[in-house]
Amino acid sequence: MDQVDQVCFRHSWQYILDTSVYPREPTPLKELRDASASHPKFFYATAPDAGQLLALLLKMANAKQTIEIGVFTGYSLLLAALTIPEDGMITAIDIDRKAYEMGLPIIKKAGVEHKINFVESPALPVLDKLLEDKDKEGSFDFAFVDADKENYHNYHEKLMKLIKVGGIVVYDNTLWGGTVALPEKDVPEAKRDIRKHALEFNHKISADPRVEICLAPLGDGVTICRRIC
Ligand SMILES: C[S@@+](CC[C@H](N)C(=O)[O-])C[C@H]1O[C@@H](n2cnc3c(N)ncnc32)[C@H](O)[C@@H]1O
Ligand SMILES: O=c1cc(-c2ccc(O)cc2)oc2c(O)c(O)ccc12
Repeated sequence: MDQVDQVCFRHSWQYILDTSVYPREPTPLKELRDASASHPKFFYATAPDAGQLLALLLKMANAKQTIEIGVFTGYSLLLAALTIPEDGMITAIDIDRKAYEMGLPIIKKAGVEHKINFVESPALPVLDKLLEDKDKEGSFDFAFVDADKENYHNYHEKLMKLIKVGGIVVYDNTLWGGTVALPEKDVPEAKRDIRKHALEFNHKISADPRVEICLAPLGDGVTICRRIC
């Protein structure tokens, strides 16, 4: 991309935020975004444009039973809780309860805490536990994965059993800052390891006949999968 392309890209992204995303962002989500800005890892929060897509997908899928892997302070969790119906439930998994508790007062104020089952744990054993219950197989409508990138392929295998046929799984950060499209030599050392995992995951998902996919260039790259068999 030359400099003119880069400027156009940045302006287009700002245009999308200013015209389509921020004016429609629910007040509690804006509050949560502002409250998370003081966290040392504030950059973990799901990008608001990617969040808007998530909300649309949740609505289009009529999602009621959902899974969230990687909660942090709860931006994507709160948006899911605001979007699903009153009798919906989100199984939300994270190893970091402290970050979740930072956003919890805003989740409570928004009146949606009753739709959240927060589980403080690494995600894989929680998914394995869910799979021990045969009734849970194919019982979830939607999942959002935004945690340890090294395990996306493992999450995918479990989620292919937990999500119903026709259900949606969304993976965040599949462009990993655009580094997946660069030769390794041009990627900063600190980004190379996760880039390798992202490349392997993207390759695997692209060849997976169980899903229809779309890698949307929103936020840090969002891969949408629809389970078809
Ligand atoms: C990028 S943040 C999630 C951002 C969140 N979706 C949001 O909108 O703010 C990634 C989260 O994954 C969590 N995490 C990392 N490894 C994990 C694991 N093995 N199991 C569950 N959560 C994990 C981290 O504690 C962190 O809160
Ligand atoms: O900077 C990050 C780092 C992560 C990350 C990497 C590896 C792990 O085992 C867990 C988390 O995730 C991020 C992320 O999801 C994001 O949206 C922005 C930045 C980072």
